[in-house]
Amino acid sequence: MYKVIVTDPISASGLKALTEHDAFQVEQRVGLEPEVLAEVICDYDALIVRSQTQVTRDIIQAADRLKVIARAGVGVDNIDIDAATEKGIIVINAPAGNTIAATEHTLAMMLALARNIPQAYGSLTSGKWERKLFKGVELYQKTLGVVGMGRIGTEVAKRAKGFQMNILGYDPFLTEDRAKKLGIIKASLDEIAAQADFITVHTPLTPETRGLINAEYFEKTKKGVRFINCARGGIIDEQALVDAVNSGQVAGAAIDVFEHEPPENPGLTQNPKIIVTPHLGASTTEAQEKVAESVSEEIRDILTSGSVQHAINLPHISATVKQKIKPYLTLSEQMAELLMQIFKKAPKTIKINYYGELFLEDTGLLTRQMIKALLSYYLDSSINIVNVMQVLKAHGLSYSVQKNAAHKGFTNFIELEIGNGEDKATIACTNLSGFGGRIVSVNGYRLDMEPERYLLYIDHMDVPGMIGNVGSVLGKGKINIGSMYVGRETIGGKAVMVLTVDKPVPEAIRSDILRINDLNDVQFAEINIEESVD
Ligand SMILES: NC(=O)C1=CN([C@@H]2O[C@H](COP(=O)(O)OP(=O)(O)OC[C@H]3O[C@@H](n4cnc5c(N)ncnc54)[C@H](O)[C@@H]3O)[C@@H](O)[C@H]2O)C=CC1
Ligand SMILES: O=C(O)CCC(=O)C(=O)O
Repeated sequence: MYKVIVTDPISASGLKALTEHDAFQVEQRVGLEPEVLAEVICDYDALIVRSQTQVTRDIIQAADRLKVIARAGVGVDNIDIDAATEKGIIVINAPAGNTIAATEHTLAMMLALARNIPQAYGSLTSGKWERKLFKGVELYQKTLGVVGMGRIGTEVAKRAKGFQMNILGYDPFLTEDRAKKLGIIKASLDEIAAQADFITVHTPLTPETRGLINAEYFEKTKKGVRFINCARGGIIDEQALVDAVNSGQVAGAAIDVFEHEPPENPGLTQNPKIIVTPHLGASTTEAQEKVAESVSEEIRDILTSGSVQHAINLPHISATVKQKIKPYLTLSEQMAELLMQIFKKAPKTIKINYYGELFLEDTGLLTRQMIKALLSYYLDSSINIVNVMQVLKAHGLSYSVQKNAAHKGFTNFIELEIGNGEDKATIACTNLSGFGGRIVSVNGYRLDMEPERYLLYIDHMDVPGMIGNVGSVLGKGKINIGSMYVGRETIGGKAVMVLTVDKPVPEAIRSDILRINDLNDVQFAEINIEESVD
């Protein structure tokens, strides 16, 4: 039974994928104090939050059973991603579920700001009739600067065009071509400052975007510009905004998100020219249903089949790429497990070569699978594909990946080499269409081996009677041989034999095999034959 804890208000109907699944038990414990969450988190496999719960390093360190932290929304700045990654916990979000809600809120804020609607409402409901005081401005033919042309920025731009605004878009990833297709103008931040009547920000909060709009920027803007922030508090420097509004440089602002929530700056929240909402961008029935559905379906898939779609701390791999690399996911891991059990020394260097059609693919997941298998041999079993690169770095190890379009005799071919400065070992695999995965070379010897759970790797000289001698020792030990693969350098030269056996080979039998004349080394290996990540 997987236990899931929900600590922020989440649409109950959106959680059906978990609440109606026999393998899951969902507990809604909204508003837990951080110390209490840190105490109870060790009982859960998954945690679902919105933006209120701060998922700190302390909480994550106490989360020994946790496999997934899910953000029912976009921004993950309330989650310590580094701490989660180090602990091997996948962090996911629901990137698209609240796009429309946040877009519409931005437009609502822009219109309310232009027409002083909140101020007028407050005045009228307090018994006044102040028509002159609340004269507004039109959006028609005004210039809107959109900073951050991702999902929400793009949708805002499309809708603002409906008001016949001229749109300037700034985003490091915005191309001329895309801007043209959207009917907007690609601009720099300074061009937006010089031309825009309204500026709306839609970036994540990162070290680069914190204070992106600051006192210096306000000096460059047109006098009387209006700002909207429905993205993240801190992208616009709050105190600098208050000062710019008070000086008249900025005519007004509409703010949904704050550096601290609830906000602590009365200059911002009680300013007649600044309208505010309490982080309502995503608060629609539809958006909350969609984000809850998205994260609960993904938690179900991750925990039951290992399939991940919206991980923040894993490389993104599209469904098409996943399909192409799927035959290699388990195979590459098995090959790395076998190599470590043959090499039996901590690797200092790791080289991975991808050949053939894999040249064109995103092989990041395969690389992680192999490195995870190599490191797990010596390090503890908490290494997984989420934290593997951190563990590698923490041990001062590095790896290199090369890709080559050459086919090496197979449509696709993966070669793994590990070394410790003195010795090295290599292994390679391919997937034969219709026949499945094969290990096709070990330490340079050609083989055609189907991976099996129990294996014996024997390094020997190619002399008559070798196979019989090994077979007879195994026979005496009542160990059945399933199949045998032999590769040799030259007739009578060095050779390797890999046997698949039906059960583990005890150390005593391994020692007996080692006593056979002309036999250099023998290693027993056990590899995982379960399908790994889907
Ligand atoms: N108020 C609310 O309730 C909600 C707020 N949000 C917030 O809205 C923001 C945008 O969300 P999405 O559009 O879904 O994200 P997104 O990831 O689709 O788009 C963000 C865009 O910002 C761009 N960007 C990053 N650094 C930049 C920089 N220095 N200058 C200019 N552009 C930069 C990226 O290239 C990307 O295109 C996020 O901060 C998210 O957390 C999202 C939903 C609801
Ligand atoms: O869950 C919420 O209400 C906040 C949504 C949000 O800010 C986000 O998705 O980034």
